[in-house]
Amino acid sequence: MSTSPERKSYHVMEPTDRVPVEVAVGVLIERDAQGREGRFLLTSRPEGKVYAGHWEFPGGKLEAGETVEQALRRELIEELGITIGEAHAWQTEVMDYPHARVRLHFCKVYTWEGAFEMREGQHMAWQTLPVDVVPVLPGTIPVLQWLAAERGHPGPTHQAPVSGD
Ligand SMILES: Nc1nc2c([nH]c(=O)n2[C@H]2C[C@H](O)[C@@H](COP(=O)(O)OP(=O)(O)OP(=O)(O)O)O2)c(=O)[nH]1
Repeated sequence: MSTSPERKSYHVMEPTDRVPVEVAVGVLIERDAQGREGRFLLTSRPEGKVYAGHWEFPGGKLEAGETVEQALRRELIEELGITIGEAHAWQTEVMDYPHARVRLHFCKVYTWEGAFEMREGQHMAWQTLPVDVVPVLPGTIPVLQWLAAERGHPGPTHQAPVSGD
């Protein structure tokens, strides 16, 4: 009697099989009169969301039919009460979290109108490198590293999370 190797008919789910959720993210940056980039804005994730309390760049998921710039403009009105000027496409990064795979579209923003209002009960902090807010969201770390490379900032970009974060 011949024995055939057991055929595997199931498919093992790999992280890369997950379709990424598209996310628009704004890196709001102050510039001086010479156009040099200075402080940038971080906001904390509100209660009730995954990674609540972690610091990130403001933004959110694209809705059906939206471009990155449209989504970013809508999200920043909804979350911060400001209307942004031009969004300059900068970097894209895919992150795999237990809760989702996301494709982050980071845009630099230099102009906005309106007074900041934390409409989701979050907090905001204008930062330079190294940032002094803790903990930062994992997806924020590459952005800090890109900023450090652009600015020639040596050394750490952020503080390690306190254990338990
Ligand atoms: N806003 C933002 N999200 C980020 C960053 N880095 C990063 O990994 N993410 C992830 C966290 C979330 O999984 C996803 C954004 O989703 P979200 O829950 O904040 O989006 P949203 O405001 O549209 O929320 P909702 O409709 O689900 O309430 O992207 C970042 O710098 N900013």
